[in-house]
Amino acid sequence: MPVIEVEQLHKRYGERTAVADVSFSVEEGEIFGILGPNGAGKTTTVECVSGLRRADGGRLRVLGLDPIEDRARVVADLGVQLQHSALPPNLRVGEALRLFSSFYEHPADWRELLDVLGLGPQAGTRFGKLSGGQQQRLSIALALIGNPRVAILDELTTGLDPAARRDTWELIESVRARGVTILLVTHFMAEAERLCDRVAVIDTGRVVALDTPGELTARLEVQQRIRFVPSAPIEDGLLADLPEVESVTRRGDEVLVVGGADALAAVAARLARAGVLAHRLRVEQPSLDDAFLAITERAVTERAVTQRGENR
Ligand SMILES: Nc1ncnc2c1ncn2[C@@H]1O[C@H](COP(=O)(O)OP(=O)(O)OP(=O)(O)O)[C@@H](O)[C@H]1O
Repeated sequence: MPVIEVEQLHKRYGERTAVADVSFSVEEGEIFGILGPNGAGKTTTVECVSGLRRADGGRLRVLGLDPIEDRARVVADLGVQLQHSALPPNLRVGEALRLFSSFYEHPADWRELLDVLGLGPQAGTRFGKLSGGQQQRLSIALALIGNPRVAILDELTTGLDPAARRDTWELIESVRARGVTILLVTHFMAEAERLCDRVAVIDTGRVVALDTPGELTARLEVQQRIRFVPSAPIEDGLLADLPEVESVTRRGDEVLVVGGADALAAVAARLARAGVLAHRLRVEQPSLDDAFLAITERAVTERAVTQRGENR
């Protein structure tokens, strides 16, 4: 049974549709990412999943339970870290964790959690005196204090410097290693590529792609770009007539070959047969960034075409 099930979720704020039609499911032990441009409906989606907002349509289940109707049972197993967690500035770190742990029947050991999160020395520090990164870590600690089976993390590393971001990623991996299923909203492709087993790309309230980060990039029509300096002069035609190659251009000594996913193997084989070495070889592969842009741009174009059709 999936741990989180979202079927045709729909949510409006007055006249504005924030989530038009979102469906996905998250399996036990997965880190599932939700990616999308600003205002796509990501936060609204996870707020509905966590029972903080009532959906206007669709079906939601967390561990088989309705997040609103079965709220008391759901919160016992669900940890939520939201984008703007605010605590009273005078509350000390240790006090906050002790207070939050009292809400749960089987809380985690908050002192151990502080150490794991590198906040041990800050136990006596007031919330208002913590740095942005420390506040973020505290909000993660609060999401994990109830020993949840499922954690929802919204914009986990926004505002963190690269080193703190990497530390947080390691922390999330260790949380998952303990068997916690994680739903993660993120703006960072590198974060999704590093952490997520699968990713749903949401755009204007709809899922426009759902796959592993690797498959999302592999499906892309973005081409491989291969650059090298040949050890001996070669004719453009040597590579240009390969079916995998689209174009061959030169800048000074350097040759740039653009082609499909199999271009590198074909170029390497042809050069080897000609007895030519490829010096300073570089291959630019499409990244999840490229995939994200291609997917969301495609969604915008398709919507414009549909709307034009509807307006006729
Ligand atoms: N409380 C609210 N009242 C009215 N409209 C809202 C409210 N919260 C969000 N919206 C609107 O709903 C849409 C979806 O917002 P949401 O915050 O879910 O998107 P998001 O993908 O999380 O965006 P971001 O990446 O900027 O956080 C946006 O157009 C937003 O302006």
